[in-house]
Amino acid sequence: MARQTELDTGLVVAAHGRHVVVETPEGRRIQCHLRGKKSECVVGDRVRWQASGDEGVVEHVEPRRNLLMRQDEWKTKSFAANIDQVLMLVAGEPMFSESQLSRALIAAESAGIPVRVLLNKAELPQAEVARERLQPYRAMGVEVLETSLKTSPDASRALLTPLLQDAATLVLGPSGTGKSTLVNLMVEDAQAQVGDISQALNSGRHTTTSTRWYWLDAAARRGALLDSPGFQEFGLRHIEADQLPMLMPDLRAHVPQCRFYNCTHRHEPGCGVRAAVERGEISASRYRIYGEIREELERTKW
Ligand SMILES: Nc1nc2c(ncn2[C@@H]2O[C@H](COP(=O)(O)OP(=O)(O)OP(=O)(O)O)[C@@H](O)[C@H]2O)c(=O)[nH]1
Ligand SMILES: [Zn+2]
Repeated sequence: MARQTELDTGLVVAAHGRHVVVETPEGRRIQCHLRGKKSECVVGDRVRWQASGDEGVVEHVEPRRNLLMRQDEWKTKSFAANIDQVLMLVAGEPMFSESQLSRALIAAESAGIPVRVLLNKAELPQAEVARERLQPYRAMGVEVLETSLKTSPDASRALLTPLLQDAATLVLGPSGTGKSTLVNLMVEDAQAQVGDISQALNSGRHTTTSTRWYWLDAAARRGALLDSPGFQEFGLRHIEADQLPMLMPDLRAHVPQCRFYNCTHRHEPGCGVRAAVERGEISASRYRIYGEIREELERTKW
């Protein structure tokens, strides 16, 4: 293996199994293969690589600042590494799932990544119900922004630009909430940037199945949106059941009141969390979601 100092540096802007697209500091995009069976690359990774003909080989993945992932019974999926924030898109039409929102928040909390929630399609009457469902999240300190990306693009851009321009932001959200609309609004040459990735991979066929990196300002290579594919399941099997309450700020606030240090907050007497649910300080739906996830995490792992 070449000494690391002799290798080129690069940023992973797309990853498909053993194939990744690495962007050089000059902005060139090159298809690379991974060295060794064990190595794994995700979008956002900083790597050292070596040219090999028209392509390259990733020799080394730099240590990650963070990694956002989900893990269900059968597979582990990494969304991205080294990100500054998550922007979670939700809407009233289709109505977002509180369970999915909570899971994304828990995964991000466990990875140490801040999250902002964006309620899009705010002009629709259905947004009112979504707004109400988001109230417990606002109350526990989650910042919730509102946009109408399609009907008020200029106002949306003005709101989002200062929040996005200097950060690497991973966009999450269910299908149909406006992720593509967001990318097309904020990234001038989004189609060209996708084209570069497809060209580097010699095919367009994978490009919708994994996270993609878009520079907000491709010339300055400043600020990026990472568009992730929609997902059905958001498994949290990588999280320890005992840690779960500590990753839910509304529950965490009441844990010190529990009589038992190892309280599971389900049936123990003198539970501060359940008392808070009864007083209405923790929403019933959040407590139900906690129970569902906890049960999932305690089920035998295969
Ligand atoms: N009413 C309304 N519709 C919007 C708004 N933003 C986006 N849409 C529409 O919602 C639909 C879904 O938007 P997309 O941007 O394709 O959503 P997506 O999240 O990328 O969905 P997938 O491509 O399925 O993952 C499109 O028909 C958009 O035109 C909005 O602010 N208000
Ligand atoms: Zn308790």
